[in-house]
Amino acid sequence: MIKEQAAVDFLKSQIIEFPETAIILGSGLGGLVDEIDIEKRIPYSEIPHFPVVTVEGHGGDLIFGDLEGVAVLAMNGRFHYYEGYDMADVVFPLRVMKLIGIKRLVITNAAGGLNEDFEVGDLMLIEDMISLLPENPLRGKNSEEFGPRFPDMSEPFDLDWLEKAKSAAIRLGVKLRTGTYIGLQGPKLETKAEIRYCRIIGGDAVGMSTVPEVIAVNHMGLKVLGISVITNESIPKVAKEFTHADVVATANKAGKKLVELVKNIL
Ligand SMILES: O=P(O)(O)O[C@@H]1C[C@H](O)[C@@H](CO)O1
Ligand SMILES: Nc1nc2[nH]cnc2c(=O)[nH]1
Repeated sequence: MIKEQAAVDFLKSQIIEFPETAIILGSGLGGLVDEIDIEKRIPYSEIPHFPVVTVEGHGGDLIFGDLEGVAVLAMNGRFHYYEGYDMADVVFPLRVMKLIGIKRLVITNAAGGLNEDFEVGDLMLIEDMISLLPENPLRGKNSEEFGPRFPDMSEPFDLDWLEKAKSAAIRLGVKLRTGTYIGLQGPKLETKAEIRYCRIIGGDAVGMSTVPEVIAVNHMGLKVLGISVITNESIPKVAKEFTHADVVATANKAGKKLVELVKNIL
């Protein structure tokens, strides 16, 4: 809490009025920043205790501005557990967001498709999630200021927002899949047997982020919506090696649909 407060104090010295809506931009999805009428861009390196981005395709700044008439905070680049960060670091920005008054959050990510019906470039609305990470951000002494010891996670994603997202997709003619996201530690990709396992337990997409963030914001009572860009097939139909560069390129391309969708939802 002390570290978060130092970051909040710094942000308060930079920003007069904070927005209530935030967006986390996943791998290759920084293009959404171009749609924001930017009022202030603050590099993570200037914010006390903020971690450092180490992944290609992720920016490294907080962007305050206006997206189609809605005041937003965009987190341009996120932190992953596989980078070596503690869970507390991974969700540090979200706790700072709570303290500056963010009420709702759209989380985006790049993910591998498990569902055989999905195609590369599809968007998937995350209706539920499974954590296969080795720990979660609530382990340890509970911070009562943030939320309860045992937060309910039976509806991790806001039902009203899910319905709005589906209607927005119909209005825009954007194909929007729905499904369950499985969060894994990474950074290794899945073996064929792990992919079969993930499918059998109910996953539609796999990735290496989002789950800790959703747990932290559910703990703090923020409303959350999650959207994955399916950047690759977990088991490619035609032999193809996974590269992060392909993930970023596909996310960049599909990001245009995502931007339209997010603007419409907000
Ligand atoms: O931050 P996201 O979940 O979009 O990033 C995904 C998971 C890995 O960081 C990376 C793999 O290419 O993309
Ligand atoms: N674990 C995992 N993360 C990803 N991020 C983007 N694609 C993938 C994938 O296939 N597997």
